[in-house]
Amino acid sequence: MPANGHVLALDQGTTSTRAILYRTPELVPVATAQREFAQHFPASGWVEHAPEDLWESSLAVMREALARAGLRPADIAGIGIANQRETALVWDRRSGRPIHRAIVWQDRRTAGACAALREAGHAARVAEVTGLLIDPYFSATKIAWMLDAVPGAREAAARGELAFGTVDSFLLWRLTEGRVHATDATNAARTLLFDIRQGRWDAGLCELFRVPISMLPEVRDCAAEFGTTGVLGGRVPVLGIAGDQQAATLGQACLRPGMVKATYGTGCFALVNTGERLVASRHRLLTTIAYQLGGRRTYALEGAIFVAGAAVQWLRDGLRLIRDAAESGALAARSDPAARLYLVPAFVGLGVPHWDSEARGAIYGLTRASGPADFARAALESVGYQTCDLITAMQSDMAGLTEAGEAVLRVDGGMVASDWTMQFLADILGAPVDRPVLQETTALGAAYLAGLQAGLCPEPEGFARHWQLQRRFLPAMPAEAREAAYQGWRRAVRRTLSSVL
Ligand SMILES: Nc1ncnc2c1ncn2[C@@H]1O[C@H](COP(=O)(O)OP(=O)(O)O)[C@@H](O)[C@H]1O
Ligand SMILES: O=P(O)(O)OC[C@H](O)CO
Repeated sequence: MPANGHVLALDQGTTSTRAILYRTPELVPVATAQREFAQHFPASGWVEHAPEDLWESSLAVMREALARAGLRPADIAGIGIANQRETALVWDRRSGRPIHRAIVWQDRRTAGACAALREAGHAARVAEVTGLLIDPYFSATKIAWMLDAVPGAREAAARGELAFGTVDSFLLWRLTEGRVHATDATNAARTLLFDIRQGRWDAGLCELFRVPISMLPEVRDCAAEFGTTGVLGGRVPVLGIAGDQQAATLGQACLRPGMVKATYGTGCFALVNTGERLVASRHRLLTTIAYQLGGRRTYALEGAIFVAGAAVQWLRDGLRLIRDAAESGALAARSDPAARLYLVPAFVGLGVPHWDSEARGAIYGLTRASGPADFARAALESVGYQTCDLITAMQSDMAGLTEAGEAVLRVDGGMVASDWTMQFLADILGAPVDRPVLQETTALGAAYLAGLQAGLCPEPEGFARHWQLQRRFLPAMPAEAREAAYQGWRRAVRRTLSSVL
């Protein structure tokens, strides 16, 4: 192994920052460090992060992972960054000081601005160029909000004094010698300002969203030279960047068209690789860039479920039925098989394919006999049913576009530790669910990008062969029972949609 045969992955997520050191070429994890940081909620629907928390937690975990492994910067061939996407930062190019706290992807403060743009008839062109919907989720209206809210910011931006970046870009700027202002194509694709066909910023959209194009970073491949950092006590290059869900798609080796991964954390994000083809969804899934390597873009369709592991948190913290998330499966297993309780966890509305932000949660089928085990089962099953809605929408959009073959779902994220949930997922999908050995797929994807650029990891086809199955869950529910259960869910959802109230 060469002296510098390790790569360092930095996974800057919504609630915590993680660093994992890997030994190449097989990408064996050798040390991990993690820090949580504060969430700020200054008003209803507003979510912010302190930029210094993002920066300091990143530095701390990288240094800690290095120390734990007993390695020196000279042992590290490169750093790969994966990050919470869409979250927007604006900073002063001279002082490096952010003009405002980071506005997080979950933040809804620009809902009114988005509605006005939709009503003015811009949705079709925006979807055509960016693959996205006009929604506060994405960066553009957050940037404009900061420029309008911070005194003097618009003028400073017009003078070229301010820079915008998603979290990757902000960290890169802070990390690198010479202050590199760059991002990768997957992060650029989440701003509402990027033309995903041409692979460049769109001047017309910058004008529409009132974001000066001079503020935007240079867009590079996911595996590229992003500059060199000295913050670890020796010079180490940054060689990879991708949005976290895209990094997980790489980490799951979903590299052929039709391959799907779903990451189950607080919510769930599913991406299906669509190859070089841009697929426009008929079910309001997003069209986005899965990765860009060697100047070639691979696309994906993406859908989100807002409440996945959060339903388990609700069992624990809201209902106090369990003390630990890990108890949920055993409790659900004690539910009476004949009971049919449905929880529609629309705690913050419903995502794909309903996009109903006004809907709120509901429980159906309560009887005098309903108890904690039935609630636990309904919460875990709701994750399976919602995935089924999402995958059904994806399959309909993809019909005829990929070779017919066995549909398999690759899963990762904290919630896939639940065997009970994974078995129900396979049952209700009527398809195998594959759980890999390495479940930190986001960090793995970032590490792979750095290893690829350093020439230490194989090309994608070779990397895909390293993917290792830990357990396959096979569907065991009879088709009739599955159909009856799923139809019950659909009825429950129909009754929950806000238009019914
Ligand atoms: N054994 C388990 N059974 C069910 N849910 C679990 C289990 N372990 C963790 N979870 C759920 O997974 C989520 C944590 O996953 P993680 O990937 O760390 O999420 P995030 O990155 O969104 O913080 C929590 O919502 C938790 O309730
Ligand atoms: O940080 P996570 O894992 O919650 O992921 C957030 C997504 O990137 C938001 O689009």
